[in-house]
Amino acid sequence: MGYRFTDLVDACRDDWHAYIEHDFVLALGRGELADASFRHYLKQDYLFLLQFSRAYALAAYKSHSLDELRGAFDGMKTILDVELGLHLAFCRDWGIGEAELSELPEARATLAYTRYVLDAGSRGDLLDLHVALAPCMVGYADIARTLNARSDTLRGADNPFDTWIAMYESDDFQAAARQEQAWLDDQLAQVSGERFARLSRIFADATRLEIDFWQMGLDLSD
Ligand SMILES: Cc1ncc(CN)c(N)n1
Repeated sequence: MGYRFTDLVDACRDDWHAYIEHDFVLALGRGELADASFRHYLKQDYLFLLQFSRAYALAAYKSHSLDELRGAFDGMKTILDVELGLHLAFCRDWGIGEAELSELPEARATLAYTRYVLDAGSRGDLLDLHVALAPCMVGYADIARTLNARSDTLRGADNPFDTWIAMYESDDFQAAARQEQAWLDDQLAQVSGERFARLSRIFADATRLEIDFWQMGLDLSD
């Protein structure tokens, strides 16, 4: 039987929901998230994205075809050109420059998640790596759509986090997530039940680490 990306989600449905509809996300959608939580999250996310760029470089290294190389390049480009731009703009408004950001210590949640993904990718093949990366890219695209579908989400200038939602609902980000999901659908169609079970473990672990990342923002933990 051929598997699909949605089978990975179905295999850890409760954790996926806890990630997509985490209290941090819902409070951000209502515009009610504490400023300190958003700042802590965003600064750590800057450090997170630097490590995830390295993971896409690893994906390029593990590629076997021009298409796979382009996929890795596109993933890294989305991080460097789309996401990090917004993070730097927020930090600039708070009076925090790139030099200060690069000196920040990584919180334990940042270390755990990013190093887990790099390890899963180093140990395994390109599919293991992409499965570890999927909650990040596909998950945030899902979060933006979920927020927009909720009646308690506040959009526009009255929500201080509106530009954050706007970035993840943007055509560029949604297209990158669709491309990632389509690649995973193609690959998963060919794997055995045993391989799928191992991949499901990686996907569920990365999803749990996403939950911890939101919680780190809420708790201001380091
Ligand atoms: C922790 C985390 N996960 C996912 C994303 C979306 N690339 C992000 N910016 N940060």
